[in-house]
Amino acid sequence: MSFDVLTAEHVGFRYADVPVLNHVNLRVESGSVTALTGANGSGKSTLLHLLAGVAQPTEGTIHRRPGTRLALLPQRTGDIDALPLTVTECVQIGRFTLRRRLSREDRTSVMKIMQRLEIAHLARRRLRELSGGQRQRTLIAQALVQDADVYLLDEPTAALDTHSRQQVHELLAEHVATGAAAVIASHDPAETALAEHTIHLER
Ligand SMILES: Nc1ncnc2c1ncn2[C@@H]1O[C@H](COP(=O)(O)OP(=O)(O)OP(=O)(O)O)[C@@H](O)[C@H]1O
Repeated sequence: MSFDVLTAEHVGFRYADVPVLNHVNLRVESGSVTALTGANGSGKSTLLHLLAGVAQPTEGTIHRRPGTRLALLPQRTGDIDALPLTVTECVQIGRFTLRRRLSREDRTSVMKIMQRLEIAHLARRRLRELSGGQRQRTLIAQALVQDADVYLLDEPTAALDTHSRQQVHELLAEHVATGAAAVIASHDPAETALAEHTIHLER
């Protein structure tokens, strides 16, 4: 049985005095995929940040089912390149908690997802030494290795070739089959076709 994990009611957001979102309503159900579409600058990234709690709406409310675990793959991640992280360390961040060290299972999950996304051979490379697609697959691995109830993904596969795109979609489908929800901002009709629901933002 599905249930609401995340809802937005009459949500508005403005950067200083510039309104970006107005009266956005959405309901995200467990085990479902929601696509966020709209032209460049229509507010998709902003809405994902609000849903993730990275920013607060200036109007309306966002409700998260208590205990909901969120995983966010942001679109702009340039700051990460400045850190001297290897690919493995970057993916491991997805399993970090403040409570305990990484377990054997965490390490196995990290290894498995790196193999699935074909970045295992890059394990010791620094992020800044990767191609755009390799780097993106590393960040996707960091997001999808998390045991989340909702995956908020900002144009996850925009920089990827067809094969890698398919791998990401397969991984995502596996998460959704076990009851997780996904909200995906995308300009790719093949990707938005994976979703049961589409929220189209007008500028
Ligand atoms: N930090 C910021 N300060 C001021 N304005 C911002 C900021 N970030 C985004 N904006 C503006 O907010 C609007 C929405 O941006 P947002 O990145 O959410 O759009 P988007 O739909 O994700 O675009 P794209 O398809 O290009 O990724 C744009 O007009 C953008 O210029």
